[in-house]
Amino acid sequence: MARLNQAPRTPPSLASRRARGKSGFTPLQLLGLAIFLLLPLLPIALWSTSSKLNIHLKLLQFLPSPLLTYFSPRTTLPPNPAADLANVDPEDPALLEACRKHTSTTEIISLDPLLVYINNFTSAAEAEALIKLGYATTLPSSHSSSIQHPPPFATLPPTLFNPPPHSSPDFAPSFISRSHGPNTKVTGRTSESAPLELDHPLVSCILTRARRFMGSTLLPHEPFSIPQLVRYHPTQRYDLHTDFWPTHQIMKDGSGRLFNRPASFFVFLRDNCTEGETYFPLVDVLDGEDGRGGDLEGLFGGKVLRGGREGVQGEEGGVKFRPIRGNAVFWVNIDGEGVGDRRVVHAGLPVGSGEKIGLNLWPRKFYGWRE
Ligand SMILES: O=C(O)CCC(=O)C(=O)O
Ligand SMILES: [Fe+2]
Repeated sequence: MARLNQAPRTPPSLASRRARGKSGFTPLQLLGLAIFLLLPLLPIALWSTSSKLNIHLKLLQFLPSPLLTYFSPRTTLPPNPAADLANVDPEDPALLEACRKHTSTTEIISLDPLLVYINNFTSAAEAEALIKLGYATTLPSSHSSSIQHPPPFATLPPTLFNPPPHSSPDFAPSFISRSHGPNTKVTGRTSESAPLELDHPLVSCILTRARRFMGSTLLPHEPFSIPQLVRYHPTQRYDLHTDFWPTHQIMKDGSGRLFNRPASFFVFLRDNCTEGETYFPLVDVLDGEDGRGGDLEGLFGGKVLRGGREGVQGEEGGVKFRPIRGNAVFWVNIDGEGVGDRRVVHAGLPVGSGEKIGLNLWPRKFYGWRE
């Protein structure tokens, strides 16, 4: 009887044996196995897609900090950003109109010394338009005697990405302005620079933006010096320096007035590079009593990193800022007594691959007259 109640054992049909094939798995089982094996690769695939869209910056803040190390930002080159904005025209009235209405947001990095991160200081279109101006501008002769900037002349070295077709070779090896004597080319600065015309409507719109940011700390009669584009190719860098002079400079107009750079804006205009961060070794953020416990990268969405790269000599502590197009770092160089703050010493770290282009905006303040 018991036997009668048991389901009869039927041999697997020919069809099901065929479906299992030689491996003994059905196609559905094989598919499941493949998904199971490929599952660990999914986050990587998602990550690389999101990094192209910069979504990962937003996602970063939700990651626990131990995981952040596995998602070190920007290890591969994004596509050449000039390509999508190749036709941007610095003279376009619509660009200038948008420039006047532009808004940015800010995040304080450090109160003392004051360092502020500015998101979207320029739009992507403005960034590319300013670069175009750097390639195309020839300094008016009245500016060429300025001690801050050499006149544009050098021939462009071979680049990874071709400059815009209409460009002229206006990037010259970067110089360092000295308190006394002529500008000098030094080995610690291997980037190339190009001045921008102060009177160009786009440049003047960007300077108005910077002036508004400075509010009451820059008086209406205190000007900006000639904005300076700075371009880096692989290995190029700018070693530790301050942007202010240790002694105030004498105006060349015969007035005997003294001036210096009370603050700096460094704006990232092109970011298709690896490394090349702007590094402040003496600015420690979230580094209180209990050591370096704060989740800096998470807090700033991967835009601000801790200094210190394994195996890189001379890079310990502090903060560094990843090149991100349109974003800027603002800091105060000189206190209310006219004394320079050595804590804002900084460097443009060597670019790994690709191209980084930044913009220096330096307000100029007057500090009395020569004795
Ligand atoms: O390239 C950078 O990140 C910083 C450049 C800089 O500090 C400068 O040009 O004075
Ligand atoms: Fe600097």
